[in-house]
Amino acid sequence: MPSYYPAALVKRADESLIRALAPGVPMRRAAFGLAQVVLRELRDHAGGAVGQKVWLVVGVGDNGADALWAGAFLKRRGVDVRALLLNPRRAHPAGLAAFRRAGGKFVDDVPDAPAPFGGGPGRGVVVDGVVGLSGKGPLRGHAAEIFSRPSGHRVVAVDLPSGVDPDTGAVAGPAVTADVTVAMGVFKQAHALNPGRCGRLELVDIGYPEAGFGPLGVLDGARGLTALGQERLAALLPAPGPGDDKYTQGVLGVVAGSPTYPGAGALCASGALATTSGMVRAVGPGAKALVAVHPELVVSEDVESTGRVNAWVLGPGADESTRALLLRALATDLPVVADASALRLVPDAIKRRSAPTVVTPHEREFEAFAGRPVGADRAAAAAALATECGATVLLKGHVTIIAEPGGQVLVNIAGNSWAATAGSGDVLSGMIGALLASAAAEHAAPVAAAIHSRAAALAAGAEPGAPITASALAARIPDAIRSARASGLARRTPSVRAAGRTGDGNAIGSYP
Ligand SMILES: NC(=O)C1=CN([C@@H]2O[C@H](COP(=O)(O)OP(=O)(O)OC[C@H]3O[C@@H](n4cnc5c(N)ncnc54)[C@H](O)[C@@H]3O)[C@@H](O)[C@H]2O)[C@@H](O)CC1
Ligand SMILES: Nc1ncnc2c1ncn2[C@@H]1O[C@H](COP(=O)(O)OP(=O)(O)O)[C@@H](O)[C@H]1O
Repeated sequence: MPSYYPAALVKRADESLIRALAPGVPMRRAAFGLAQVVLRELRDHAGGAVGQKVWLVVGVGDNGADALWAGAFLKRRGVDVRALLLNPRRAHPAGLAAFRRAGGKFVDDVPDAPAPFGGGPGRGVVVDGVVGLSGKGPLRGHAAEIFSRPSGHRVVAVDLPSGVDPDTGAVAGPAVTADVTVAMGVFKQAHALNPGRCGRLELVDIGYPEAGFGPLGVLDGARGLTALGQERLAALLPAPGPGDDKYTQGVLGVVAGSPTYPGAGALCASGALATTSGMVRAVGPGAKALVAVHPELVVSEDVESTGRVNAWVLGPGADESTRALLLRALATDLPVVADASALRLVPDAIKRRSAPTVVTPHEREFEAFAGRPVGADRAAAAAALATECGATVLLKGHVTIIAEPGGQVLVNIAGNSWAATAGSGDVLSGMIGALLASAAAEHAAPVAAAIHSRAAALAAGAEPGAPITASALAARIPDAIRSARASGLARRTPSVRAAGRTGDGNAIGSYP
């Protein structure tokens, strides 16, 4: 089941939900959940709720209605709530009536907080109820003006930050940058694809059945974006058993590094070595330099003289002198990770392969390899290339997209940006290779991406963190694997239902 859904599907699911429950129930739950989050924001950032200010910026649809209903709840809790109706004549009639009944006031602007950066008195919450699931294009007019200036208030978005495309997360003009986004019912694709605009995610239970969507049907078998949950990640990480030796865990062959770029090869090897307790072979003109850095590597000259391998990593730091070697490895029927120079030197041979292949471009490499730019819809771009090439496409970035040739699309949300450093991609391709040679081959790319982000966070240290090198990231891979395995084990015995995102996109919300 996906973790993040496309808007059209959610709209249909919402309609089924309304039919299954009494009319108005999902929206009241949505509004109640939203109000709880706003109250928490006031307590945490304005020093309390009673008498504090909340401004609702209200559009014409159900998203604005959620804001108005929440405003009514908040008003009854003693909050000073004011609504700014972007189009007073078209505002949701029932929502408006509820807000009026509760004694809510109307305004035509949102004043800046007197102490924008200090919190405390004067700082309130602005609720973005401009548009949600039906949002198209950037913010316009007054809404654009309100949300384009830093007001100093906390911004809570209803369902989605307005101006952000619900399916692609793309922003083509003025858009809300939320501190918190309160997702209704299920997460939408933009929650995964644009975490920078969403801020912290909270999920409100609006009545979908907890264990899947069976009774509603609509979301069953749905396509969307999947995140590996903690438990799944832990279960997929390979570990040697009593019967294992260095060969049975998978042997990886690495064609990386060259006299021109020795460093990239060393980093790739460090990623591979830290991700498997089996064996890594270094092959080709760069191999001797790599063994000087990593004595664990087993070196050979070419593909033919290399002992058995179960998978190849090709490309980091490779130069023209490795072209023939790359082609020979690609001609085998073994799984291959093709990265960096391999994508540039031998693209056609990579595209022709029928054996399992993972390509790992960043955006510029994607453009050169695919012959077209990634564009605004990163997930669709990766999925289209995966189908075209019959390969797994791992499109790197803060949100890494992993598109499988069969159509499944996974996302890895880094959670921090410290991995944006030279050489960290080389470490990643080594990690994918090690897993591709192992029993975890089928899920090598998403598992490696998740561990890579975790290792970057560990290397950067406690908040607020500090810059890291790719070598430092590689050095924390064992800790990342250990902590992922440990938290997966802990999750098998959950004791409480959590409200809010758990970091793996599989959070459940609670409705008191
Ligand atoms: N129907 C229900 O029972 C539920 C609805 N929910 C809420 O309803 C929302 C969806 O509501 P709607 O489908 O009514 O639509 P929205 O409220 O998302 O959008 C309303 C209208 O705004 C206009 N619009 C689109 N883009 C715009 C832009 N950039 N600038 C200005 N106006 C724009 C369009 O005419 C659109 O139909 C969800 O996101 C969620 O917040 C939730 O409360 C869950 C339950
Ligand atoms: N802003 C970011 N936040 C988190 N991770 C990032 C960010 N930018 C890049 N990364 C990650 O860092 C790595 C960079 O890879 P790449 O661009 O190939 O670097 P190099 O070629 O120098 O090794 C990838 O794993 C990518 O997902």
